[in-house]
Amino acid sequence: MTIYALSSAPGRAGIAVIRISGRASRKTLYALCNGRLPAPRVSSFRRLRHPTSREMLDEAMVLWLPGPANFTGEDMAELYVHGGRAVVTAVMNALADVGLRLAEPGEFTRRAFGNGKLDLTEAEGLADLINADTEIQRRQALAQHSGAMRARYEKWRRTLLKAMAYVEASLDFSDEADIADGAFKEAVPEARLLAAELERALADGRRGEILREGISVAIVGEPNVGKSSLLNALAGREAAIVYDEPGTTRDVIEVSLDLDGYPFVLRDTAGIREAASPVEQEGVRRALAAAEAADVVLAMVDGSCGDAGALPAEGEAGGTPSGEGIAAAVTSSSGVKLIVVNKVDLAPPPAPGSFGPEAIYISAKTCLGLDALKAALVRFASESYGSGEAPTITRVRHRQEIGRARAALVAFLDGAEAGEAPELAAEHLREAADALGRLTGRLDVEDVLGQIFGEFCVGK
Ligand SMILES: Nc1nc2c(c(=O)[nH]1)N(C=O)[C@@H](CNc1ccc(C(=O)N[C@@H](CCC(=O)O)C(=O)O)cc1)CN2
Ligand SMILES: Nc1nc2c(ncn2[C@@H]2O[C@H](COP(=O)(O)OP(=O)(O)OP(=O)(O)O)[C@@H](O)[C@H]2O)c(=O)[nH]1
Ligand SMILES: [Mg+2]
Repeated sequence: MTIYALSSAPGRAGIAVIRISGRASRKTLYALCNGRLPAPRVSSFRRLRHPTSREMLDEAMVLWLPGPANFTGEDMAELYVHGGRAVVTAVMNALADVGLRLAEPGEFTRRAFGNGKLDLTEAEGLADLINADTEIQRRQALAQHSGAMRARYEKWRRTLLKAMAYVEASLDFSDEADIADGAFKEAVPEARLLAAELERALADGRRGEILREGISVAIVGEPNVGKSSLLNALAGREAAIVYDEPGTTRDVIEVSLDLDGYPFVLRDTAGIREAASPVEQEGVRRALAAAEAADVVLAMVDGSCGDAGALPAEGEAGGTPSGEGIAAAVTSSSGVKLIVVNKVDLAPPPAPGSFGPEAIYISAKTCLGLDALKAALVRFASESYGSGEAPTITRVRHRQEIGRARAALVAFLDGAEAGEAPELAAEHLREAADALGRLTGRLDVEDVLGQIFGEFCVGK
């Protein structure tokens, strides 16, 4: 069935792009253009008319993109119309009137996948490209969309197929023990190398997934130290309520930040203390959970009261109940910890080093030291997560399949050591190859398709 959709963002715009894909594209465009089908792949000006009522719909630029050398591989057309809501509605209604169907989310890309234009990792890269908010996310998504992972996973799969061929050969020559043994032995080092490579790929510190989702930064500390003020200063807007009374923030407040192309999700949290009210207690619970899940914990202290006791040194018992709470929040997180000393605009300035050598001194009020804090976050991001260009695992789905492939390889290697029958050995290798096949979509993956393509917006 021929489908259509608004491929540009919904709402009023200068120009809107309506895309058509399927067998009826040619006939539909021909009718809309009053019998003047444009030359292939050349942008042309046309008056669009309703195919049956002949009413004029708009003046437009149109593209005729015959398959298979286009995005979906089917015949396609694109209409660049004036981006008014009524214009878009009128043109889309005309398409429905001649029997075309509105596309489902991701349906164009799904058809492209079905026609072998891209594999699943490239389709996922395309979804990520559309969702990329920062430069690093763009680079990572584009690398994946351009086949960086496909190449890596297909190389692994070819290695596996080679190992499988050796095992098959040993089965074929089972009545000639020497040949059978020799062939089987060839498969073992291949499998061992590949297992090590998968292991390395899995031990990536989740950098691809973290860059895709945004680096999670939690601001924690005692009440009133200036956590919400810092969030607002970094966000450049009054996202959180700031008030000179401890216990102001209760909910976790999230702000997305782009620092030098790195995506951060900053979370302001309730001040940690033995809260009296149940609402504040829940806030403290959420603060602790945010800290635990964070990649970076900014442990904030008030530098103006000359009291470092709120952040007891590691291993040392906290001086106050809230100090213990903060120590627990900081140590429960597997993320990196940075001590942020706030309110340095208030006299007297703390003695240098009194909060540890790594502490960052800021004033959320005057913005003093914020550049140093941002620089520290960016340095941490680039050292820990790279620049998004090396092929990495970007989704749990990939991690699961690579994990399955590795487990099957380990089972093969263990079996080989224990003298397992070659028939069983072949089965382990097949399992590993199947996992990699699901990764790229070579294999029956009907169940994952809906999930992957459903993530897209309509029109993609
Ligand atoms: N107007 C417009 N802009 C667009 C797209 C589109 O569909 N329409 N894209 C879509 O999302 C992206 C570009 N992606 C494209 C991918 C493949 C082909 C294509 O024609 N492929 C052919 C020939 C390739 C070649 O010449 O090397 C092929 O695969 O056979 C075109 C666009 C971004 N910009
Ligand atoms: N002088 C000065 N005052 C600050 C600074 N940062 C925050 N404040 C003030 O400290 C008070 C508390 O600030 P908040 O940002 O609400 O503190 P918080 O840590 O979010 O407090 P809770 O939400 O209660 O945990 C407000 O009156 C702020 O104006 C600073 O750098 N210098
Ligand atoms: Mg607050």
